[in-house]
Amino acid sequence: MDASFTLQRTDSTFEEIPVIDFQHAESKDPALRRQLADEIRDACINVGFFYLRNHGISESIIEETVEAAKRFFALPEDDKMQIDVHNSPNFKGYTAILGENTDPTGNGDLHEAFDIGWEENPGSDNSRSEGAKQTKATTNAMEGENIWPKDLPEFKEPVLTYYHAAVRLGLSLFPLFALALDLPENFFNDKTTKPAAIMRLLHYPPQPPREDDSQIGIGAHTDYECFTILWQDSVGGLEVQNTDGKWVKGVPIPGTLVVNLGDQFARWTNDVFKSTVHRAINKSGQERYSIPLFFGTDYDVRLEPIPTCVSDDMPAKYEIVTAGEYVKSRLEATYAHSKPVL
Ligand SMILES: O=C(O)CCC(=O)C(=O)O
Ligand SMILES: [Fe+2]
Repeated sequence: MDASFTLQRTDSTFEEIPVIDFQHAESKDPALRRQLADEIRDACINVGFFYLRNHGISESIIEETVEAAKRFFALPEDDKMQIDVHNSPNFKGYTAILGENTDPTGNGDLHEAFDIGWEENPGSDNSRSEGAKQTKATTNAMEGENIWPKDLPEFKEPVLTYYHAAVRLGLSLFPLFALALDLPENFFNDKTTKPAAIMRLLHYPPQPPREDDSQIGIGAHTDYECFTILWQDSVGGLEVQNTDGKWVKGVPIPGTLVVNLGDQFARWTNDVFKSTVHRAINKSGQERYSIPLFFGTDYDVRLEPIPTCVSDDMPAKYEIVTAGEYVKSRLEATYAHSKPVL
């Protein structure tokens, strides 16, 4: 690594979201890993989004989780409100339709959600990586117990199985992000020993085809963490804003997951990596389901600008913050508008 080398920001725009094949992610051949990291770097600098093919999560695990999500959202509203996220000290549980307003200029989001964080999976097949096996939750404001719906069979097990598969995938992305940033591959290892990985099951009912976009599936926003791993069904609705302000469709591509960068990474990389604005609008006439997993670092990691992303020409833009405190403050702001009045 050339210590004087710095990466550059770009304000180039894009018309498409690249598709990246993850097959060689853990190859023994450093040249193949390097090649993959170069593709990831291009996507991170220019787009902030990419599709991942050959991501390693089996279709059957995904299907069982989606079926579980459908059963949960089909419960009577009163049952779901028993586990209202507003009664949780750490953002776990159920968010009703219009319970969030992701874009402050909007009038509430047309989705409902169920949120979980780290929890051991007793039924796991232990196919997780060494890193993930050692990954343990500690207690801080972002963690603590998940709140599961009562009397809903075959829910927790598939949901936790997918969660752990997605966490494993997330951990395997970090060495490639490190290479993409011209850092040693293990740069993030000691910063992701108990990462804050929050997963949401999302349900977007079809919305009426009206002109007014003040109430849509999820309003225009950026994500808060390092990156998000998003599964979406075949219905479509995700849109990603390019540098010209145009909405580029994140069309569902079978067999892929979407990865997008969030604000933790943008801050950490001094905006070399893009945290790109996106939204979802479901005008398909069908129910839409998606599952984002938001992957942050350990709570106490200080987001000091990464050395390859700072130079005399490109001085550090952001105040140094702690990763966990940063996400917590963003989540508090998101839920504040809908806090039940006591
Ligand atoms: O459902 C989608 O396609 C996007 C969801 C999303 O952007 C989010 O939950 O942050
Ligand atoms: Fe998002």
